[in-house]
Amino acid sequence: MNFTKMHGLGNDFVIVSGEERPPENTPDLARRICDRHFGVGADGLVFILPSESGDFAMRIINADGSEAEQCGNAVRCVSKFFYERMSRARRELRVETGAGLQRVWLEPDGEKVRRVRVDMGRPVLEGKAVPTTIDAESVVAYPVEVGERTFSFTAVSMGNPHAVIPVEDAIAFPVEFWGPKLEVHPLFPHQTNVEFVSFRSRSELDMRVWERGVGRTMACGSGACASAVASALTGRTDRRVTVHLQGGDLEIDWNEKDDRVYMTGPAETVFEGKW
Ligand SMILES: N[C@@H](CCC[C@H](N)C(=O)O)C(=O)O
Repeated sequence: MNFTKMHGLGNDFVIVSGEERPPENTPDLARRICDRHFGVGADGLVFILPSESGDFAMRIINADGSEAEQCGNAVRCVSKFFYERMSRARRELRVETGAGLQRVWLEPDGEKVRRVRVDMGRPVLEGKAVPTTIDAESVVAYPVEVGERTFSFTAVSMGNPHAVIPVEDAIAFPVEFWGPKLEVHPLFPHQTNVEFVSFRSRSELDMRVWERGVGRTMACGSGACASAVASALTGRTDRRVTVHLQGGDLEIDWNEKDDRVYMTGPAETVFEGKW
């Protein structure tokens, strides 16, 4: 199986194209290929597949073999791959994902795409829809108890679930200690991605992430969008922000007119291989 290793701000993927559908043993394949000691090493295995409604479809399998509905960083990577390797016909694409049809705008520099803008859709705030076990129109600054600590979280779905938690200093926060406990907390029936955020100003925030089905990663595109929405909802930031992640920055715009969240950031190819 030929593959391409790509990343968006250090959130790295093994990208496979040319198949009609993912193979039968996909969860096991994802676990083996993503293993950083015995495999290629990646946060996820991503398939570029044929689509009837879009230019192509994307499916993302987390490193633990579970499938996710959405992955902002992978959407930027597969869009770059499609333009550079499959068709240069258009700079605006439609990508079918588990979160629906996503519009993508490519910013090529000569033959290479450096930056990609993605329409990440409207955030879902309704408690049961995120999903959480909380029956409320929105779950904003809600308490969650873990061990001896109570955090305040805002639940946002960007197609996949996120719990955004403001902390004193996101960069110094012990993500590996609290992240796994929150990921599987009974408040989240499909588990959750967890974002810890702190604020530099009304237009800049730091975010560290514990991803569902993966663990600590260097960046999370959907998590950056969820963090921007939660921070605006709680009055900490404006709707247009720069999110500083461990692997670099994303520009997020929660558009007032259409209620959609637009994410802009880089995508990079690392190497080609055969599994
Ligand atoms: N890194 C991603 C999100 C990948 C999926 C996530 N682990 C989940 O299970 O929802 C991003 O960039 O959005």
